[in-house]
Amino acid sequence: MSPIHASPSPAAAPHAATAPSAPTDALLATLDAWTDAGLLRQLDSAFARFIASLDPAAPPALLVGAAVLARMEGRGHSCLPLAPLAATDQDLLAWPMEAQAAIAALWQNLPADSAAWLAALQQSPVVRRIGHDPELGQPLLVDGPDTAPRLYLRRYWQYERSVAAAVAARCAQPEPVDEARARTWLDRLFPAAPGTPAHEAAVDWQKLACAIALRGRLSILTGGPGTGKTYTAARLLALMLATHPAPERLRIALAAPTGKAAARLRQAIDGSLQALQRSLGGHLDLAALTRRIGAARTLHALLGARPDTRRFRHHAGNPLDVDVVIVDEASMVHLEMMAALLEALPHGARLVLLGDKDQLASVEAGAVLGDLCRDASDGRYDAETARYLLATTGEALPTRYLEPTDKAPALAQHTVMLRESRRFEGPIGALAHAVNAARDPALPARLLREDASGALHGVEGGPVAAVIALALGGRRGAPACYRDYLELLARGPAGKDAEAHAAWATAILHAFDRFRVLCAVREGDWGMAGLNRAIEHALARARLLSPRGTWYAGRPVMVTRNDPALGVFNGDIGITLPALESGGLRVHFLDGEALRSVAASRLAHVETAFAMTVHKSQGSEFEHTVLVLAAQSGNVLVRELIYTAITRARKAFSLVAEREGLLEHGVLQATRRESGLLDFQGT
Ligand SMILES: Nc1ncnc2c1ncn2[C@@H]1O[C@H](COP(=O)(O)OP(=O)(O)OP(=O)(O)O)[C@@H](O)[C@H]1O
Repeated sequence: MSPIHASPSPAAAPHAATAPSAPTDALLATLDAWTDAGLLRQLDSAFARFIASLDPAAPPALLVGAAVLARMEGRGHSCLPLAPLAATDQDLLAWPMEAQAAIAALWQNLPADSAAWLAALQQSPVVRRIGHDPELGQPLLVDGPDTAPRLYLRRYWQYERSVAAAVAARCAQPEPVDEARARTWLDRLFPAAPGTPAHEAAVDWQKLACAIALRGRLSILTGGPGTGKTYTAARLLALMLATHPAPERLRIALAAPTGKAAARLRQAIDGSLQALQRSLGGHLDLAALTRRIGAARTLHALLGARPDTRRFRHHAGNPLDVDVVIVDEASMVHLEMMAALLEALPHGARLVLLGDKDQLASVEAGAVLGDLCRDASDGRYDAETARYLLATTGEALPTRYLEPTDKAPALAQHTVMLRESRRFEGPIGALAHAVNAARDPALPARLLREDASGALHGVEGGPVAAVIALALGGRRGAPACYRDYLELLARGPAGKDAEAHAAWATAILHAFDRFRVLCAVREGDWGMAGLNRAIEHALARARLLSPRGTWYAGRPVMVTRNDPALGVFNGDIGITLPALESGGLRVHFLDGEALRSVAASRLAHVETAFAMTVHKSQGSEFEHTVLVLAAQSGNVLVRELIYTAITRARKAFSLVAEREGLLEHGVLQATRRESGLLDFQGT
């Protein structure tokens, strides 16, 4: 960051009646200086300039508010609350210590509290106060009560309002359920463990989740890794089939934000339905159900993404042709996508969101699943929900999950949190839990230090070469590394025909997926870019790779932009291999077990994927996961990031941190995403 000096305040600039734009010019110059200093992006100061062009008499508060709002949106917030803005709340604004003098100098001449900010903003015709001003296409909006107003960019206000309205409408009235029939099927689908008297059995949240989802046009099923979200979703589909008046017409769609997550969802659902068929015998034809579920698709593909436009083929005027949509990895769904999904759903269709509310939110603005799951842990079920659950499942909700007042939120009646992990136990589970709970911030580092099982390993205080060593050779207790797939690459296909080539490519992709380096940041030696270069270089030195030019056999890549025409989507990971016939290079991708390839030269938007950001790793799991923490991680290093990285590890987790104490520091920082989603009436 270049040094920033407290520039003359705009209000202090001489006010000449003949040059009314002088204070505005001074303020815009200040915002430009902030951009040069790295406090704002070009986009942010340009937005303030745009607002000034629309309203030459814009008060300073409006221009500063516009620039900060644009910056906030870039950091994933959907709005800017005025109270913390007035108080220069550092947790919210996240500006460095060096900038404090400049901030104080500017803020001295801005309104002192949120009421005064509100009054200043309301003077301008470019700001619409919801509930007061008519709709005139204003680019900025203020919503929320006078005591806690929030400033929005028009687009985000519309998304948020439309998601809130759709959620409220979908939760307003439960759908009618034949409770006796539901009970019969739920008892079949979730038989009590033999020999356990009913009153002693722990609450079967999976069974409750199915009952809840059966009566809702929206349901949310949250839980950590391995808590059985997909297992439950498969049983829910069986339940819907069993209780539907015309089961042969039930149309089901599976989707996820990335292709990989979508493929995993389909595989897990298919596997669960097959196992379930064996236990149900002839009671239900689940094979027919499996055949009728379309391929799991990315949300982009489901909604019909079109090149060069934000609009999808499906929307309110051309809704999806479905009765049930199950979306996995819903924590990655950003506000704009959720708004598009809800808009494209037919009125009577059911939406089931599966996800881990504690994972990182989407890169783009919004933390929709986190917001919607605000009450998931507490339950807050009302008496009617408790009665319905008892009738349909035989389970009595423990009182601590009941709302004692008459203020039970409608959304809570449609939300279930799964609390018991079936797969994710042992040292990795304990580490993830310690990070998430954050009760003892030093505990995660201690667990890494003291683990004797080989599942966990931690190096704090560098060097970066420790990451390279793990990538090349793994470690004791965690042998998976990049050598695995490169040895397969060197061996070549077992035969010359297409089948042998496909088997070889598939084995390479699976082997590559056993290991991954995850980074908190993109830039620098400890970031994704530097580590990709260093790992590529080290693999070449070890003669495991021969990188020549941009494209070479063995180069793993991640797609960074959707290209529906090529069938590749943001986040897809592929490996470059010699083509079967032409001798050229093709990038091979796996969708579940289906292999496909694209000529390398046609892929314009990709980056090397030896190291990737934790954000992009969501929806994937690796046998051995290495998390790299850079000292300069800024406010990216938060608890949710560390938790997400740990829960990507199936058998072994390694941490390499540039500096001692980074892990503890990260555990203490929780993400804060401003949004008004739950403040809109009805949610
Ligand atoms: N009630 C249950 N009885 C037996 N096995 C179960 C039960 N619930 C889940 N499992 C098993 O536990 C494992 C994890 O379940 P599942 O994959 O559904 O979890 P998940 O929450 O979807 O995980 P992730 O977040 O990683 O996608 C699976 O092997 C599943 O078959």
